[in-house]
Amino acid sequence: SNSSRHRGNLAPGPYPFPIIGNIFDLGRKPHQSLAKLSKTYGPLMSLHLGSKYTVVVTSPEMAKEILQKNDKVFSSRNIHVAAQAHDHHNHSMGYLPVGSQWNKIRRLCREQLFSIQCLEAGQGLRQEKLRQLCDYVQECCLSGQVVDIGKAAFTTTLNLMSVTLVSVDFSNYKGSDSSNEWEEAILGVMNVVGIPNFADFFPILKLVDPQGVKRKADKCFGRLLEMFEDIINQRIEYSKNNNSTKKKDLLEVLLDPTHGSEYNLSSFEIKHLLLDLIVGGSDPTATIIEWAMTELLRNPKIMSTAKDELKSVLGGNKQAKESDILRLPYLQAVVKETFRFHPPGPLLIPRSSDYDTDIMGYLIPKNTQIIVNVWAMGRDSSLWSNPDSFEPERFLNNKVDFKGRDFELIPFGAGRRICPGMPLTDRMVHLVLAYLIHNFDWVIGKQTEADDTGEKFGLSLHRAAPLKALPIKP
Ligand code: HEM
Repeated sequence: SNSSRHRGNLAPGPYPFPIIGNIFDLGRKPHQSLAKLSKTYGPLMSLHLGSKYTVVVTSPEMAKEILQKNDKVFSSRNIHVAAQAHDHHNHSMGYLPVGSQWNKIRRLCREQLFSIQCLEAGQGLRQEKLRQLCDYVQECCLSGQVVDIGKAAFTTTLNLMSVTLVSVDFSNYKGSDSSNEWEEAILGVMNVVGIPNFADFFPILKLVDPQGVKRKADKCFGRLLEMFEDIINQRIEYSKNNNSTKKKDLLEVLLDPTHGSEYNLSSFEIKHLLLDLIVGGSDPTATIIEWAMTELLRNPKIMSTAKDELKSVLGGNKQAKESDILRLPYLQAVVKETFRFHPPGPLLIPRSSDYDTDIMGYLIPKNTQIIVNVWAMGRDSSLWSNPDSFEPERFLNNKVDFKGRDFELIPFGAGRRICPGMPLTDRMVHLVLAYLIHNFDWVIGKQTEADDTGEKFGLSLHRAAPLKALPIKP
């Protein structure tokens, strides 16, 4: 509230211009501009983004205060305009406040998707999806065609998700972007959620919608939700006629009157859940694979160390099994180092404070937007030696992991709202990388291609130019 602002001592920050606040400080790469600003103002920094009071967190200590010690206050999401399309924020696991509905959906995902039993049971499916990636890369290898690594990884993870959820492949390796209705609808939602929207910072603009974000969001969310609704209706019809042959996917569990009633989700809620899982899962997983390959191609010595390890552990087997991952510590270190250096969500997903709180002597008022700059923490020289170079070795003989306990490395967030998909991503990323590294030598047209580590800010932090490389048989 306003009166509390006068009482308390707000965190330091740049001087806000009237009305506009610090919005122009953000620029096109907000994670980088914010990293620079917090060097001046410290690990808990105030920004007035239009009328949206925002606190930016840039140290492991502060992140722990916010995401763990005071997680009762800071577990709500900041609700932006695009997320309100079709009332999504009121039904979505990603946006609902912590409470009974959010708990119910999180529990459902924990029990029916990400439990150890579910993950073990899903291994065969992941091997099958990996085989489809293999076929595609083999074919490119034989015909001398480059592979767009991010795109191929996106197809793999998207299909894995879509088959797990509804038993349909949403993507194919060869189709052009526009030929695929699902991909187009999913990318549409991803883009509209990723655009920084001025109306989020100036409530008065919500009606004007100057960039048309609200209009676009209504259209894109509407289309994707409708496509899920069709799938749900088709399944209900199918089940009526095929009582005995049940599909083995999440949708079946949710619609099964004996099982589903435990969670009791309406088909309205189911389509919002499917949207969250599909949109939230595929892109960041593909992004981390693309960045890992980028760094391996830029650092031939690291690539050859990774290849040697795979050769000794997998030998003549082309595909790794999930039980092999434990025996691949160097590959694990490559993945951790990629999460440090290129976190797909550089600013996590903003939270919001539920009431006024004191953090290390500073007042954080109710409804403050909370941003955690994990990108900046990953490049902080007081936390990491040589933070600007890619050195997986730093994670050998070192217990630091990205599971939410070590606050210097939290690409999946932390606390009760940590990314629920982390255990699945963990398996996928190692399997796909192991396959790509173990079976091919990769050649890029120009060395500059791999060295181009320019970033594009959006829902995930992508390479500005996609990584394309030619697979050849070693
Ligand atoms: C490299 C891969 C991924 C990264 C870096 C990532 C990152 C994140 C982050 C930073 C958050 C916010 C956590 C917080 O507020 O503390 C989040 C939430 C979420 N993620 Fe992920 N994620 C990944 C993969 C996945 C996958 C595979 C799925 C689904 C299968 C998924 C589904 C979700 C959902 C539904 C939420 C919202 C949870 C909530 O608000 O309660 N993510 N993710």
